[in-house]
Amino acid sequence: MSRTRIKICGLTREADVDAAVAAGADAIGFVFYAKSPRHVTPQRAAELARRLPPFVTPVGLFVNASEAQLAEGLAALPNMLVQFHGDESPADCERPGRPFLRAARMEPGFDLLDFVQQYSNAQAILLDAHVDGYGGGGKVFDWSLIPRNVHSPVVLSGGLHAGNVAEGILRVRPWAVDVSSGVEEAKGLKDAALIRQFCDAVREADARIADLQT
Ligand SMILES: O=C(O)c1ccccc1N[C@@H]1O[C@H](COP(=O)(O)O)[C@@H](O)[C@H]1O
Repeated sequence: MSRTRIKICGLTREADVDAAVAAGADAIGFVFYAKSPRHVTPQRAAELARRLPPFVTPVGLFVNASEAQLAEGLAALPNMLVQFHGDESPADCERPGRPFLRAARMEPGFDLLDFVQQYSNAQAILLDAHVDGYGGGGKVFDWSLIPRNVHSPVVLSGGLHAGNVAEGILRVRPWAVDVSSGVEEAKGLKDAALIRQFCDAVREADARIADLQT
């Protein structure tokens, strides 16, 4: 049975990291964007990441960071995957020489196939709604904007929660899903029950896909 990977983003507290791991998250995200209510310092992220067991990946989210900010984050978390969520060019994303995800801000008229070609060195393209503040807005975009022939692993995000993630997986068949607002009690504060329900809904969608394939 194929498994949709799960990233829980915007963690700021030990208990939330533990809840994500216990629910079966594959990756957890730390937001290094000062304007975000979920912002953590690299030192705080490193402290939180020490709780992760093997095979759960820390992801560092950056928005138009300076080279110094990027270097500080990368030094604090040497094994992290980088998520570029701003206006970074392909060269900006490739310069640090680290595996990276590139966020695409989906809206009508956006040429995703061209974007995927430009960022061909990304490990995956993360699809998010086009929102003010770059992301974390809890807004779902129109999934019919995603062309069928995207030749890159896709991470579906933007306004996902336990009530809509299964439909997103069945329609888009992404490599992974990413959630922040949909598992929160308040911005930056996760809710363990919502995380658990989200992960369970992903597993149920995977089981439905397996049924469809037999
Ligand atoms: O979480 C934030 O505050 C944030 C700020 C700037 C850019 C991206 C951000 N979060 C990412 O946005 C998407 C969608 O989040 P949501 O589930 O709709 O709240 C997700 O990839 C977060 O990692």
